[in-house]
Amino acid sequence: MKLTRILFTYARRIAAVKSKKFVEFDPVFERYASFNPSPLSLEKFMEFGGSQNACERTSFEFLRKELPVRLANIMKEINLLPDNLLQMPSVAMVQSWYQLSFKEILTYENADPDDNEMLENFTERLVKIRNRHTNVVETMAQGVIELKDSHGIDSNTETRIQYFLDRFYMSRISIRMLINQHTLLFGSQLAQNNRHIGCIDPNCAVLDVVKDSYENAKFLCDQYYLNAPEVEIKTHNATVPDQKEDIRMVYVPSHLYHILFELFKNAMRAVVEYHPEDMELPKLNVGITKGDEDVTIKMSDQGGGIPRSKSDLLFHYMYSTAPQPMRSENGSAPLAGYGYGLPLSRLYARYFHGDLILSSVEGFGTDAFIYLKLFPSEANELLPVYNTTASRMYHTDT
Ligand SMILES: O=C(O)CCCOc1c(F)cc(-c2c(C(=O)NCc3ccc(C(=O)O)cc3)noc2-c2cc(Cl)c(O)cc2O)cc1F
Repeated sequence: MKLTRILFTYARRIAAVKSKKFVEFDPVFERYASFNPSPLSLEKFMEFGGSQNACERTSFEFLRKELPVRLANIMKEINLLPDNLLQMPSVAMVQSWYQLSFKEILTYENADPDDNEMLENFTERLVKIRNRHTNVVETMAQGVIELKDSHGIDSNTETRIQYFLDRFYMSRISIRMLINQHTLLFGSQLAQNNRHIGCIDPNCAVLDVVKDSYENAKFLCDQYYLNAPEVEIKTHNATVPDQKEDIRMVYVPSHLYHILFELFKNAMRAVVEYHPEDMELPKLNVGITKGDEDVTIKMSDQGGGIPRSKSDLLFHYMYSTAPQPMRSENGSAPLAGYGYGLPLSRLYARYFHGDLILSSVEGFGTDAFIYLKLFPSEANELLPVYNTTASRMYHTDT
């Protein structure tokens, strides 16, 4: 019996190496993949970095376990992708980046947390890992295009790829959040805004981020279409109606900016293309409301809307009504990219248990709602967990 088991395991290892899943049968990898990721709330992130002498040792001891757990959990799902996708050069490259980064972090598994030189080296290693993974989104998108061009993608495969990419990019957002917090708090970079805790602004002025993202989207729109809609922004503090102060909350400004910039680009594109002859375009309306639980940002446009039958497609990777992006004669970039903007924006909104919802009226225009958790204690990371339910999603022939 023992010999049979040895031969079987050996055969599985050979098969795994051939299918580039060799890391799958590494007992250390399996151990880390067996742990569930530990979600942190914005409140917890602030505790990590809030005290005057934020504790680098505590952060290191958390990350040297949590980062390989999160990497291993999503690597288990990468390993479950269809072989013809895994064999695409770009996907194989992304998989190799994850395997290398997983192994590099494991070298700190038994390091001495009181060794300051080691702590410095760990932070530098995190920067190198973050840089290695900079182009993961584009590279995965290229891998899907390679599969579409070489094998075609049926609806069943598309559904699995959509399921995987939502989880894969959410995992990536969370891993980069952990790395950014540690490197900003303890790295050698110049101290950023001293009010911020890492990339978190404890008093994020929502109106400022709305204005900033609008101006930048308008600049691109003007460049490409030589026209852009104006905007009217209203704020409403439902908890303290007479309060004239800005609506502020604990949030990651760069995440909110990413969401708003994408929505403004889409709204502007729809309005300009729906009113091709009008120099006077209907303005965009933005409402910022602070309630008892939520901060809600509503963006309304009169861009003609999109049929209900098509609106879900906007959240599909690689869907876009725009032809593949081309630069105009003056080299200005189109507002439309490869269609990843909206699905990624929804992931950023959902990352701290918020959401992004579209409500379109065909023939008139579209309302986009960004829901954010007001209380940092409720703004918990939403993390994909590798388990039998997830695994089944990659096997069912629906
Ligand atoms: O490619 C990228 O990266 C950006 C990807 C995204 O590119 C789009 C884009 F910016 C704007 C629209 C669009 C249209 C449209 O285009 N309506 C015309 C049509 C009518 C019928 C059909 C149809 O039958 O299929 C499709 C479109 N109407 O409302 C919106 C609209 C969409 C969003 Cl997400 C938003 O926040 C605000 C909006 O006003 C669609 C996009 F897809």
